Amino acid sequence: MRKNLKTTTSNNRMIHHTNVIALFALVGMSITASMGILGLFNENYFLAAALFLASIIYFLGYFSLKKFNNTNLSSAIVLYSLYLLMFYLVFTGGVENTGPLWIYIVPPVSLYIHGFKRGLTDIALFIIIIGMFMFMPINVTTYSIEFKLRLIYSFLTVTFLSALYEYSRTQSFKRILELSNKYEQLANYDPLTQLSNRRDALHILQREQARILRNKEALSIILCDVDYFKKVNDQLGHNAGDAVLVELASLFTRSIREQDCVARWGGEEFLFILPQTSAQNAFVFAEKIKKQVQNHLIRYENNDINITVSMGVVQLHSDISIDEAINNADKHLYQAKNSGRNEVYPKP
Ligand SMILES: Nc1nc2c(ncn2[C@@H]2O[C@H](COP(=O)(O)OP(=O)(O)OP(=O)(O)O)[C@@H](O)[C@H]2O)c(=O)[nH]1
Repeated sequence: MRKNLKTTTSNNRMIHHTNVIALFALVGMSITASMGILGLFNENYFLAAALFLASIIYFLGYFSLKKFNNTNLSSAIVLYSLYLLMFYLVFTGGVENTGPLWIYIVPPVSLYIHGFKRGLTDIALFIIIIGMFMFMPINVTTYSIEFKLRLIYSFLTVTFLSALYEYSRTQSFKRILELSNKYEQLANYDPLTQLSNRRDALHILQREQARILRNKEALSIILCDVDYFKKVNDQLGHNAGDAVLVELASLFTRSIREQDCVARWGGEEFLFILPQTSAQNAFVFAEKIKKQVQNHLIRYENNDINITVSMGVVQLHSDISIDEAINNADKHLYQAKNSGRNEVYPKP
């Protein structure tokens, strides 16, 4: 089993999220800058200054994302500057009291950035403060009662629809993540032992071989085959054979280091991939595994099953291909079988 198993789906999601925040910042920056220029033409200098300030803040949000790759900081800059700008527009009325029309941007952006629960909490706080701004005598502009009520009703409707959309988006994403994990599991893992299958092991080997070429590190493989496995099946049944494979997989997984991998190579054959390990050290490791298996009694339905394994060791080099290395390991395994089994070859 590859111990450092990671799914790429959540990484892709993170990249997508970062791109959307960058887009929010860019759109916010462009719109506030354009509205600021319009404000200058209309000689509404105070509004223009506020919009240019907001545009600079959005730029800072975008810049901090690109420079420091800190999505949380940029999200906070984008979101809280949006809230401040909205408070300002509702408080002052913007151009001829049209400022409040912009508050519909708040629900989708809040829900996207903070998710369903926190997004809704933020929006609730936002609407309470906006309500206070509009209904209390501190307001510097005047809106009719009908306008204020309809603004709040329509804002709540947009919030409800955005929350519904965000909820179904999150649910769909969870479902896709589950399916993607399931298919990854099916494509790369052996269903019986939960170890990497041959296909995944080959990918790992290719990646590790590329690394040894780059870093000039040692990399060894061990091909391990259960001795007289047919007897287990014949005498105790196929389920007993399966139980032996599962138990061995668990023993192997417990014995390897974090960076190692053990895969089910085929029927009763396992492949160990051992980065930063010379042939000599791989031999020592194989001997250790061999003894562990030999001393390990596998219990299956009141039967104690005694198992041994034979192993062939090979160190990979830049001048041999993966196929050649596996063929060589197979030859060594054959020697181990021929010399009576429960052996590791080649002897150092
Ligand atoms: N229970 C079970 N048996 C399997 C599985 N895959 C392969 N086998 C069996 O493994 C046995 C392998 O037998 P052989 O190739 O003759 O090897 P062996 O009996 O281990 O003998 P040596 O390898 O020469 O020591 C066959 O009986 C296969 O049916 C599996 O997933 N589950």
